[in-house]
Amino acid sequence: MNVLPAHWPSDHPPVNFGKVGVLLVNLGTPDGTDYKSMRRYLEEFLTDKRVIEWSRWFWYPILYGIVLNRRPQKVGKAYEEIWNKDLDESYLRTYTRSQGEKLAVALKDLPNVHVDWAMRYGQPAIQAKMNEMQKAGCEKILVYPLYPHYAAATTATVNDEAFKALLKMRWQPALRTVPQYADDPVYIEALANSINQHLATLDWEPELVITSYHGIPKSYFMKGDPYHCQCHKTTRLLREHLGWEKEKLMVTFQSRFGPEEWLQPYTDKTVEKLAQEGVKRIAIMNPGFVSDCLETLEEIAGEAGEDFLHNGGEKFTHIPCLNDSDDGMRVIENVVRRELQGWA
Ligand SMILES: C=CC1=C(C)c2cc3[nH]c(cc4nc(cc5[nH]c(cc1n2)c(C)c5CCC(=O)O)C(CCC(=O)O)=C4C)c(C)c3C=C
Ligand SMILES: [Fe+2]
Ligand SMILES: [Fe+2]
Repeated sequence: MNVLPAHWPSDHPPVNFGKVGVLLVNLGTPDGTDYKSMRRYLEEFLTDKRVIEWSRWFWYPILYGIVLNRRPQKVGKAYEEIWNKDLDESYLRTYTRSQGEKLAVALKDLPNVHVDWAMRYGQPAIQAKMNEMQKAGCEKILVYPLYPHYAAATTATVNDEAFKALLKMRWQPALRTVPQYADDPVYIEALANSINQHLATLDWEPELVITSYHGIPKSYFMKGDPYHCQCHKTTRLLREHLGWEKEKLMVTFQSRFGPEEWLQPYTDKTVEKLAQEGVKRIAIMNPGFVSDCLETLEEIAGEAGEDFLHNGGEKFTHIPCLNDSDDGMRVIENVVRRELQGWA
């Protein structure tokens, strides 16, 4: 809509209005696996104060002197192993785009709602998408950080970036952000379905299933981050939904970075210990990741699986993330419809 009231001067620029935007935002991913693309991505990621909270005086010499010289090659090789060769991009981007497209179709009954997607690091950038939405007439925007559990290093940095985009706008849209949904019954049911459906494809049964969440430094938790408790809540509700014993569904934390202590128990150490103690068959799922990505495909489906088998385990399987499956889309649509109440 861009019809101007009769009393406005004829040379007033046309202004669109009357729409509601929904912006799905995931973490981000490099544009390619080469050194330059990897370095650009890691630099943007690792200079974010919400991610690395150390003083800049201490961190920048390490980052620019060591990390950004070595890590791009090492991590670039890991990305190569899990790259979506058909589309020449990472699966995180493929699934996030598909989630945006499928959500737009699912919300067709709300004609004023405009759906798009962005990344916190890399492209498409949050600020560019927010500008586009505002120009297209979105007077209200719902920002959806694609994380079921709140962490300052993920949810808050997306929200910061979205609010920053308003700084230069004359007519700012109203902004809502999606809160954590660790205990959402639709989410818990989708996770339970994904376990049951995946296990039904196997000719063996795991002795236990590990729910492995991305870790955060323990110091962030001690400063008040609610992430750890929300992860435990998801697993507890999932266990209750499945009717399983406590020992059959474990919580672990993966993807440590740097020398600090992170949330425990660590996924890699747990997998090795279980195998050494005689456990022969396990499955791992990643309830905190809305889409499969480096951390699930390479670190868990690849490395953790190999570690388990090398230490005496016999059967290993990785349960895929909800991605853009029907159940995954039901979770996203349900969250969006709830958070749009009174707006659309
Ligand atoms: C101190 C560093 C990091 C914190 C804290 C952290 C928290 C955190 N991250 C995710 C989700 C993802 N992280 C991913 C990759 C990744 N994470 C870090 C560091 C921290 N993450 C790095 C340096 C990287 C890049 C890879 C590497 O160099 O090891 C990804 C995958 C992105 C992809 O393209 O596939 C996701 C997703 C969460 C949920 C979280 C805290 C709760
Ligand atoms: Fe991470
Ligand atoms: Fe990792």
